[in-house]
Amino acid sequence: MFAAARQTSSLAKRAFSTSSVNNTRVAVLGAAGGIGQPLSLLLKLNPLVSHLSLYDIRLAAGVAADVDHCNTPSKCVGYGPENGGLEKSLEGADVIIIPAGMPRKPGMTRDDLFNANASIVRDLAQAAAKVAPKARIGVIANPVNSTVPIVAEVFKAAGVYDPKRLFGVTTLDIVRASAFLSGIAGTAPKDTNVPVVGGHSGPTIVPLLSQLPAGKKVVEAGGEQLAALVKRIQFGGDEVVKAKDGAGSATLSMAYAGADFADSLLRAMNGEKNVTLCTYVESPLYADKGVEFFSSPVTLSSEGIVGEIHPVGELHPTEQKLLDACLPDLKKNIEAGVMFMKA
Ligand SMILES: NC(=O)C1=CN([C@@H]2O[C@H](COP(=O)(O)OP(=O)(O)OC[C@H]3O[C@@H](n4cnc5c(N)ncnc54)[C@H](O)[C@@H]3O)[C@@H](O)[C@H]2O)C=CC1
Ligand SMILES: O=C([O-])CC(=O)C(=O)O
Repeated sequence: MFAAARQTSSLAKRAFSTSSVNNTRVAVLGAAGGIGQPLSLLLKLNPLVSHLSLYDIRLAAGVAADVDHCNTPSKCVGYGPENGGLEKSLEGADVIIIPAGMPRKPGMTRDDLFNANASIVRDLAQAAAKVAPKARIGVIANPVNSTVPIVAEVFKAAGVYDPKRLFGVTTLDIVRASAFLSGIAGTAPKDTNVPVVGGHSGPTIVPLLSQLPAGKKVVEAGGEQLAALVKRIQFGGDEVVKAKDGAGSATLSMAYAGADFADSLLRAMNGEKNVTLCTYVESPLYADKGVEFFSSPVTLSSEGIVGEIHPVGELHPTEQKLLDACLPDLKKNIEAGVMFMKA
């Protein structure tokens, strides 16, 4: 029904360009980290970016000096925390991407990152609300299910909240679902677009495999192959955490996914119509069940903000079960974020 993961292929399809550039400023907060560095590089290569501001509490100047030597038209500048660097990095920002925060170690859940990351995201959001209240914000920092509501509460407290401008970046789930299903089905990843709805942690990640022909076959066959595929999509993050063996979580695939997410916003801002992606936004879909934020296919408006939030569409009974299991967990995660700000 939806080309929900079309964004995962647009970046891959398009050769990086050294021409055409718009007047669009992007800020990356946490730019010197495992995600931040390759994400900044990919954004430097995006012809829809004209200025890239890299902020981190360490090493941002070096990363920016390095990235800025790529001979693409955009300018890249780094900022540290000294001399009001955070606020300077946000001046005039049209898009702010936030990968700042601790990654998991083996044995941890994303929720175990809450104590470390909630205050980091809150403080960055406070600066954004002050300096660039109209920017579109993409939150990568985990636990996304809770950090996005934290940003919303910060913006509400500052009196500048516009739910259409706040996004949780769940693109890696769509990227993984596409990679894993196409690996089984023998289809081209770029044509294997699996909508993934809900949130971004374990059981809150709900892949809707039945909504495309390759996935429908796997769903209808059922059995171990389906169970293993769903589990791999839901726990793909754990697979990387385990393989990295204490050295962090997904960074390179996340940078790819984050760059693709940003590209969707930038393409919509640049006039492309019907840019649709799965992303975690304030949503009416399950608000009656107390779930105020939910990822489903969202069509962006010409401003690159939330236009239309689409419902999840037709579900196979196995997917309905996954969705039923997702909602109570998601509600708790959202409440944790809101409570943190109220406390
Ligand atoms: N949404 C998603 O799908 C995914 C989210 N993540 C999350 O992204 C976050 C970052 O992961 P990595 O880049 O691997 O971690 P990392 O530790 O390599 O990098 C984090 C960066 O944030 C910086 N930082 C810390 N506090 C800061 C502050 N107050 N202001 C600015 N920068 C600050 C650090 O200096 C560091 O450079 C983690 O929370 C991780 O769980 C990771 C993968 C996928
Ligand atoms: O698993 C983690 O902690 C990082 C993450 O969110 C992912 O890879 O999906």
